Amino acid sequence: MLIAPSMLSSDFSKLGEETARMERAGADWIHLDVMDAHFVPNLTFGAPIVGAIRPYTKLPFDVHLMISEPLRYVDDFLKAGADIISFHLEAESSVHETIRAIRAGGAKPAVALKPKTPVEAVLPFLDDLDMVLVMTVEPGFGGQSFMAPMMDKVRTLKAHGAFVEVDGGINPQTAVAAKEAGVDVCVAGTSVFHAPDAAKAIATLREGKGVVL
Ligand SMILES: O=C(CO)[C@H](O)[C@H](O)COP(=O)(O)O
Ligand SMILES: [Fe+2]
Repeated sequence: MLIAPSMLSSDFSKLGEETARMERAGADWIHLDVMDAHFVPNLTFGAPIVGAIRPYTKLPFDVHLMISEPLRYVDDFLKAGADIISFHLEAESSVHETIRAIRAGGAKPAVALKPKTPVEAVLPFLDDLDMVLVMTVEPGFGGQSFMAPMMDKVRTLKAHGAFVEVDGGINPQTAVAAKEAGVDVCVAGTSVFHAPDAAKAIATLREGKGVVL
């Protein structure tokens, strides 16, 4: 599995350095959670911050848009250096138009699903997508508990040949369930940034074999 540390759990006073630290620790992608205090009840950062930390690493930027009107801001995130852009199926923008705008700008489009959204809702778009992001917590905050029933969605998506990322509550134990379900990319905030050794935490997640508690 690829591991994408979520900067939501990093020290925001030194985002650049924290990004470089994740690259040194063996991260595959950098996950950036954009929240607008409207689509979700929390507010984080926008494209100017993403652009400011872009020079600190060569790793792909995996931008997770938790905003009501993703299409309106796609160009800003493309200019800021996003490589993969996930937007929510439950947002207000046209799914087809948003996918088109992301791809036209040279990035990879992905659709994210909230826990209550049935997996069937994304199936009509799979041919146009590079990835599906299955939320394993309610979007909005880090540090929540993993929802194991979401692995049924992952299994359905894998049966359809999709590339699947999971986000929320991933730790060495829950990564075992993710790996068993066939997940391709795990996002992890708390379990990587709060670990005494980030490199060890990332390696353990990637292996998906858990740890003896
Ligand atoms: O999208 C998110 C929240 O909406 C975050 O990416 C996610 O919560 C990661 O944090 P943690 O690993 O601590 O659950
Ligand atoms: Fe996220």
